[in-house]
Amino acid sequence: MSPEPFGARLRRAMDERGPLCVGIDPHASLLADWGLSDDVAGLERFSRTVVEALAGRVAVLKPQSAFFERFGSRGIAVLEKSVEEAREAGALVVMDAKRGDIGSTMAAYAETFLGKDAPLFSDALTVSPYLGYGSLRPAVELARENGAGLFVLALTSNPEGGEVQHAVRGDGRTVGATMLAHLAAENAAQTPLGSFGAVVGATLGDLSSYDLDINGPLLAPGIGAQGATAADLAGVFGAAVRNVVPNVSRGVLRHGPDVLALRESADRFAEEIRAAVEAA
Ligand SMILES: O=c1ccn([C@@H]2O[C@H](COP(=O)(O)O)[C@@H](O)[C@H]2O)c(=O)[nH]1
Repeated sequence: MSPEPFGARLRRAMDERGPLCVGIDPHASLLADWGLSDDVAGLERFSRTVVEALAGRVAVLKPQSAFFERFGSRGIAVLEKSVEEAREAGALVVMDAKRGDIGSTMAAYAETFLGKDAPLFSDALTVSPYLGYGSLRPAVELARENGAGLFVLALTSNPEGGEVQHAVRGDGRTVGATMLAHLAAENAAQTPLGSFGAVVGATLGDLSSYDLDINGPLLAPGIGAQGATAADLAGVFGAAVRNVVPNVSRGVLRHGPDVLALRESADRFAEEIRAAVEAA
């Protein structure tokens, strides 16, 4: 029997738990604020605490791979364990590794994060399409096969992204709009939600010139530390707001290491997001 697609699993999780995605971003400064050492033991304690606090509560956890990779193989081992424990506790895991390469190498990245028996198997992976959307094909195919998903960087939350993503192509469309169109094609006829999402920053203001109706999830980083708020979501995403998965990392994590304080912070963001979506 083929596995249930990521889009269907995500829709259910969003309906049951609300759409909030909390990042697991063990910045060196956060480890220090939490009274932890900037080493593998500190990394492990940090990740364990976030998983214990939130994996049974929020729809999605998003480990930022860079903060684990910086400790080498032992950091990757912590990442593997965090993914496994988060999934066991009921959260969907979006691995934020932003991989992108020529197709033959992309196939190996896909095996790493989306291969059925891979130690880092995640429910979805962030990918960069800037070697050409077609270079992502091996990841799209493996994700489909294994009931996983992708989040493609379309309109990123950082101010530098616009020089690439807002650039206008020969056909008059922007690069970002072209990525959204590829995703809409990928998700055509998928119910209740396609598995191929876009990363679209919550920081970007009015996006009404973009067609965000891709029948897939829109992962929206930028709330909290980058300055966007839950109240901005309706203005940024318009009618697509129902498919938005808002991400907050430092905005929640700064309340650790106390498990209850982390939960209270996530609950506050979740409530603000619920109210904003309902009012839209
Ligand atoms: O456009 C993007 C894509 C990914 N990110 C990632 O999301 C989190 C945001 O962290 P905050 O602490 O809430 O700012 C982080 O892991 C980024 O690498 C993004 O911010 N923007």
